[in-house]
Amino acid sequence: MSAAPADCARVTEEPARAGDPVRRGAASTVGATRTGPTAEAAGGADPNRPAPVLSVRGLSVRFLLPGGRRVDAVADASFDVAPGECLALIGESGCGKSVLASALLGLLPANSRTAGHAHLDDLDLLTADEPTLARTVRGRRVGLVPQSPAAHLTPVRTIRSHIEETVARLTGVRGRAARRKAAEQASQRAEFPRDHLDRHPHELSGGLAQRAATALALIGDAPLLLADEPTTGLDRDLVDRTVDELRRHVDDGHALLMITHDLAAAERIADRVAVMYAGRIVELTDAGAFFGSPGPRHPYSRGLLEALPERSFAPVPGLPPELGSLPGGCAFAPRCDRATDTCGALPVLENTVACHHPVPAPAAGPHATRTPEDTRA
Ligand SMILES: Nc1ncnc2c1ncn2[C@@H]1O[C@H](COP(=O)(O)OP(=O)(O)OP(=O)(O)O)[C@@H](O)[C@H]1O
Repeated sequence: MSAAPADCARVTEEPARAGDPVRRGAASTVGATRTGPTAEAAGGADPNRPAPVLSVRGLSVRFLLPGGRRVDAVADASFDVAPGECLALIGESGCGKSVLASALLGLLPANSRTAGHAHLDDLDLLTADEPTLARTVRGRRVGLVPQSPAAHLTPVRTIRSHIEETVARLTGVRGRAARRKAAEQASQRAEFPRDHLDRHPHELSGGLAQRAATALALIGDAPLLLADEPTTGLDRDLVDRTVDELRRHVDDGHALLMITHDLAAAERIADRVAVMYAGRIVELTDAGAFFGSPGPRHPYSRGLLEALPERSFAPVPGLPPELGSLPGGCAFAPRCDRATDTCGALPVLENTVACHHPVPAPAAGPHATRTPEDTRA
């Protein structure tokens, strides 16, 4: 996710109407040709889950480029994150994960247009003004572990200074000694070594900068934590410890939206998984079902899991499409061995998967009913 440069402007247009996936644009096609209810938007969510902290509906982000070109980086994304829950957002590089996070925090550049809704409790993050986002959202209501932590740290200030300033700004801790103690506690929590607190950002390894960013993100005790690749640059042992600390944070009742390439980390921490491909959420399901049984239903999700070293280690064949020139219909079809002519129509996320030919779920028992789709196994 990019930093929030001082000159970064955000353009958010009037709220979308039902059935209108775009706020502005001649072709009215942010979000492409067809939108439909997601499981959550359609009311398919578990009624026993607590009310979401974050509720995203039909979120689309388009970048307008010179020469009239455009890039639909996020298209019609809908999901919830509830207190005490971690949703892992996974997908190949460039599929739109960080743009989605930037949209939620009002950190998109001026050449972007958004559509849809993203409610943080009762506040629509897409229409909130910059002073509200700066004063009450970023840090206070949403903690952020940014993708490139070093870029978010001020080069001339030590890590201690960053942490103490954040403690002073976001907590009621007053007095130098108390602030110093709170800062050391915050750094310990993210396993940032105490004897590195007086170092400057450029003196830190990527892993240490990552730990400093996690320490800073947890200080405000925000109800929602948005962590964009929080384990990048950490060795496996520290990945596990960081993930366990984030999980404790979730178990304390916070909501976590974690963007990650690291499926092992996602498996360790997530309650639910959203898989993104070419700007769209193509699967949204329970982590237990995804990593265990029945496994992913979308052929792309299945390919991501199969690419893990402990599985077949075979990458998904082909390359992701350019978001500026997506094929019509299912964007994964050119790479998919299950594709048919039907895939020329855009599949809608229904139940847990947006696919015309999802991978069949294994039969639950000797009398389990098989759908016609299951016979394609
Ligand atoms: N300012 C911009 N102008 C035009 N296109 C942009 C801009 N920022 C991002 N994009 C496009 O949005 C796409 C999605 O980028 P994003 O950073 O969200 O990917 P990602 O899934 O987070 O990848 P990674 O895991 O590598 O960070 C990129 O492929 C890029 O083409």
